[in-house]
Amino acid sequence: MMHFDVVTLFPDMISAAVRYGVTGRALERDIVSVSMWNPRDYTHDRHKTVDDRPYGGGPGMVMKYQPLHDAVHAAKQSAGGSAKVVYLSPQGKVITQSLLSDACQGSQLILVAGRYEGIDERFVELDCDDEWSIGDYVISGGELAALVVIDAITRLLPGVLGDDDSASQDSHSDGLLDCPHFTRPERLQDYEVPKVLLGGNHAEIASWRMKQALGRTWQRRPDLLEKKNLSAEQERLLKQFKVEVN
Ligand SMILES: NC(=O)c1ccc(N[C@@H]2CC[C@@H](O)C2)nc1
Repeated sequence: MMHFDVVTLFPDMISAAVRYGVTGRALERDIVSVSMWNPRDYTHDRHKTVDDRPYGGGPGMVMKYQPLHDAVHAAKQSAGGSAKVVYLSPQGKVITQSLLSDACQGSQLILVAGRYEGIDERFVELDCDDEWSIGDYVISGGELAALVVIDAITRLLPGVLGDDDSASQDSHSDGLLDCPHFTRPERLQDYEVPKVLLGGNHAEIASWRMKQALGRTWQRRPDLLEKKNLSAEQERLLKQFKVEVN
């Protein structure tokens, strides 16, 4: 069982989003659990203050250390697991499929979603084990980033995806982009389903799919291809793809 704890000012945002699809089923089957911890519940002043003005001036507010620290402490107490605390921000390490599949090994992940201009740096330094980013762009809160992490990790856990849509054939799972997918009808306007997919030759279909994955990766994300050591067969297929497109 993988346990996700999300420290967030908007707990309903998290619970509402994880109820659907793959994550919803994983929750129902107790393969994962998700708990939310609201820093506002760990304030002690009348106004339940979670933010304050930044030292040095400038626009916006900064989230205070103490409510965040106490919320994380409560989350750690709850599951008693060896929790890893991750702060979601554009300053973090950009997540990849391999980083996420490594994260599956743990049993408890505490994801900290900030709001406003950010959080007191001392919380990042003192209380967080890691800082992750879902990409080089800014969003108004860490919640959507936390949801991306929860979804991407959950679907990698054993038993979550049925065999028919196993994660292993995914984009990025073998460092390549996905092949194209088709379903009925066979013909849409002048665009027909590739003939090879209509036959039943599974070896030929697998080969075609690998060729497409290699070709699309070469065309769209050559940087990913740089990192891959291709097998002789993959090299042959990519060469064939390049000939066919020229
Ligand atoms: N790219 C990302 O993963 C990302 C994460 C969080 C974020 N915004 C929050 C709001 C305030 C601060 O906590 C950070 N933006 C982008």
